[in-house]
Amino acid sequence: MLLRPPGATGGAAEGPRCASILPLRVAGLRYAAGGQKILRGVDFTIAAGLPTLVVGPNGAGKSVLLRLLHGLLVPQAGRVAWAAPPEEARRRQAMVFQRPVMLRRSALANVAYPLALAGLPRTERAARARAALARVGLAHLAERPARRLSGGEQQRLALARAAALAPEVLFLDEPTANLDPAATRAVEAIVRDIAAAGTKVVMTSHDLAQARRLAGDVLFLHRGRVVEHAPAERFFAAPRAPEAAAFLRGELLA
Ligand SMILES: Nc1ncnc2c1ncn2[C@@H]1O[C@H](COP(=O)(O)OP(=O)(O)OP(=O)(O)O)[C@@H](O)[C@H]1O
Repeated sequence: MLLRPPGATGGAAEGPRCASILPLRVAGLRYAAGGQKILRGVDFTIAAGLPTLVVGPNGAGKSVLLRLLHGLLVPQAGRVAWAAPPEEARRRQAMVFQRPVMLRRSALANVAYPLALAGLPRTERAARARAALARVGLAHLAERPARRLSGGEQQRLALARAAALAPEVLFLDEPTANLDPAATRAVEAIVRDIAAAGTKVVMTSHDLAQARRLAGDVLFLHRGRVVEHAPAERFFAAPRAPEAAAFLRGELLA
């Protein structure tokens, strides 16, 4: 069963439930497509805590990495190992894309639909969906067709839809890539709120200022390899990899 706060344990009727699906251990991950080696042997561990920001130049492999972690792509080699059985890990994670796809329904229905799929009783769905909309500042637009919302509003709606499921891990792929500064700030505030409520956020960004604002740790990706994985403060103050230092100076573009 879904929809418990992260870290809560399962009831007797549901059988044993792992306390956490984290840490996530990634080892020897390789992925190629279209004749191109996109990830070339990636190893790291992601633990619970503040957001992990996956940063790196365009084409480094950030989006592909997130899709592999979430199970949307299958690697040619290597492992994505959760601290829970795969099916349980899958149910306790969610992902929001750069351009979220909205159902041709109201904002409220878009949030309620996955709650129905997750088995939440009908009586609880609307209340939970409304609470999720309120949390992202969209309560007043609950009845508006989702596809008529602005880009920033749709991104907030996508975050509400994911957060309503109370995932233990939330993958966000460049959630502010198409947004103006005000909408970006609003999304960042929501990401902070989601993280503060106990969800582990793993997010790609090419915006270093944003990474500084949000990250607990940074995974720096370059040409399909994790060149550096470090606590954010240390990464930004004194990057160890020459490629990371060049990227922070604005010199490394691909
Ligand atoms: N299905 C695919 N077939 C062929 N090449 C692909 C495929 N998916 C991704 N790539 C290539 O893999 C590389 C990494 O793509 P990815 O989208 O992960 O980069 P990124 O780091 O997220 O970049 P950006 O910051 O520009 O979004 C790019 O060169 C991209 O063109």
